[in-house]
Amino acid sequence: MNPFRRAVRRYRSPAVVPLTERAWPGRRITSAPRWLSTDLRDGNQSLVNPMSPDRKLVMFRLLTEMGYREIEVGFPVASQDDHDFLRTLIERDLVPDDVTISVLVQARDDLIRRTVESLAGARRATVHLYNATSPQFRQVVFGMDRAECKELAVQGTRLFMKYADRTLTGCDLGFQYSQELFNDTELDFSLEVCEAVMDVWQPEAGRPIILNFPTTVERTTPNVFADQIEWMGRRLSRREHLCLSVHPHNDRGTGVATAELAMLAGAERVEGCLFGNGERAGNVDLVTLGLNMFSQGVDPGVDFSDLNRVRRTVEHCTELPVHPRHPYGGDLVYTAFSGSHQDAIKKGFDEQKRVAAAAGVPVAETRWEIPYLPVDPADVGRTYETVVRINSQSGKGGVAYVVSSLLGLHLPRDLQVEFAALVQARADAEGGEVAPDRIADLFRSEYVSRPLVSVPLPLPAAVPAYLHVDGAAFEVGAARADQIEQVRDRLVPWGIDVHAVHRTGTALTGCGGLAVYAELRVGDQVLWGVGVDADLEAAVSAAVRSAAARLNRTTAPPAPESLPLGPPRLARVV
Ligand SMILES: CC(=O)SCCNC(=O)CCNC(=O)[C@H](O)C(C)(C)COP(=O)(O)OP(=O)(O)OC[C@H]1O[C@@H](n2cnc3c(N)ncnc32)[C@H](O)[C@@H]1OP(=O)(O)O
Ligand SMILES: CC(C)C(=O)C(=O)O
Repeated sequence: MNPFRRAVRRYRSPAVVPLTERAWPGRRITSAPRWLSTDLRDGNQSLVNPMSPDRKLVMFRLLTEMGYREIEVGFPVASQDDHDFLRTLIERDLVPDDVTISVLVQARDDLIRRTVESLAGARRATVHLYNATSPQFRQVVFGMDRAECKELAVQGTRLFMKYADRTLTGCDLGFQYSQELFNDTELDFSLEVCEAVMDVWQPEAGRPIILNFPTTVERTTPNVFADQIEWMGRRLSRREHLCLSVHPHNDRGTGVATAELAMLAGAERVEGCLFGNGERAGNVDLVTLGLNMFSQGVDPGVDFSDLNRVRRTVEHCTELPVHPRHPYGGDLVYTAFSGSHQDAIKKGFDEQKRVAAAAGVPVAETRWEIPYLPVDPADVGRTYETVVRINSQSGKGGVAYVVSSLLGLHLPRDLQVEFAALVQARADAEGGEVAPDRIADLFRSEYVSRPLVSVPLPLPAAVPAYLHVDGAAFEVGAARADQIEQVRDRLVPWGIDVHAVHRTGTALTGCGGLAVYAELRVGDQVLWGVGVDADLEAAVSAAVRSAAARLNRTTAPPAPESLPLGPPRLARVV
């Protein structure tokens, strides 16, 4: 047997949580939890180069500016840098009034004493005590039975209280207890240890406790963790004085789902890191969690409006790149390369404009319903420039989107088809992406520049032509009938008989005037031309000459009498 397939026997599926009539599957997330950023602790302890105090300060400032109000700033007894950073925050009074810092410590006497001492002078802080409780850790790491493991937590809590009484009298001091490996611990034992810790701390009004439940190493589908949280939440005593917190990791790639299902199951507080930095496959990603809420109309209570800055700062502090596909923040997550996606996005934007105009409100106030884009890039500080990028997988919708964004020209559908074929040929020939400015250049050189110089028309005399001043007949002639007459007259010497004029449309801005699209049909050949001018007549002339010039270029000009002519059509003045 293949060794990999044989190896699967070494792994086990998790035990089922004994929970009936679970409530969480029927709930929705309707408000943000309390967030704790552990970027400076769990995030920091996983880095190749832990952050220096300077970098920690940059990260700390970012977190407070974004709106995080609980920040785990380090493990003060782990390193001089962690200790010094904490002291800097306290001594330079850098912690905003509404922010609570917290520090982590193991349940070891000397470490607890030094941790408490390192908080001297703090106005408000939380000490976060932990010990591992899973059977494996009890047996292999600590060599303890259940009672001894529980005693470690209880004794750690007593020591913390003893040292805090001595050292931190002026501090508004909170207490958090975590069971490392909670998700691998027998639920009845977890409950027993939490109750024993609470018996020591005695939570009451004004003296709450945070009980924090990690998936230290994520091992199960998120529903199992949700069951574990709901099971605990139903049984823990002193519920009104405790905050039920979760600390998901991402080993199976489901940290976000784990946090979200845990919230449904009763978690009131979530610990994580920006962009999912953290041990192994990371802590749960606070950016994704926050913006998942945002995208469902729930205020995350944290500001992601300049996500590029957040990303740059995190990359600077952690020295780790954010993946281009990272939800919400990655370089490519608002970009469609493939044709059908681009087509739908373009139609979505067109519809959005229509809806906004009909309602008489700015586009930014309409409901966000653009295909393939879960949030408006502008809401997180991104631009629309990269929403559509063109390569060999792209189609007419995408090409039209780029032309409209860069040149302000809204191409008629058939012209989109024609130009997209030219772009596709370029992409096939050169491989890779065709950059927007090259698309604009190609468009100009193909349709706009050349026709502006006079070219001989290969058209025979007296060919009937149709001039569509946009598509719909209901406004025929209307306001610009006089100009259309002038156009008609002007075209006669060219051998083009305009005998149908349709007009709708609005004048374009951004392209230097009116845009006219001329569709010239010569036999089975269809050629488009584009003219832009402040003057309608001049624009139409330019469009006609543009199309004719292209006919001139793409085929050797045949003798007029040999041309298999159908009626040339000049399409759309907008
Ligand atoms: C899941 C998490 O993220 S937990 C946080 C983990 N973060 C870190 O460990 C980063 C900071 N840690 C450190 O810098 C160091 O581990 C220190 C300074 C805290 C301690 O260093 P050292 O004293 O050299 O010990 P070391 O790290 O090897 O600790 C292991 C010892 O601590 C014990 N231990 C581990 N965790 C705990 C705990 N939560 N409570 C009590 N004892 C613990 C182990 O059983 C082991 O004991 P032993 O030496 O009797 O076998
Ligand atoms: C200390 C705890 C909260 C932890 O980091 C973990 O178990 O992952």
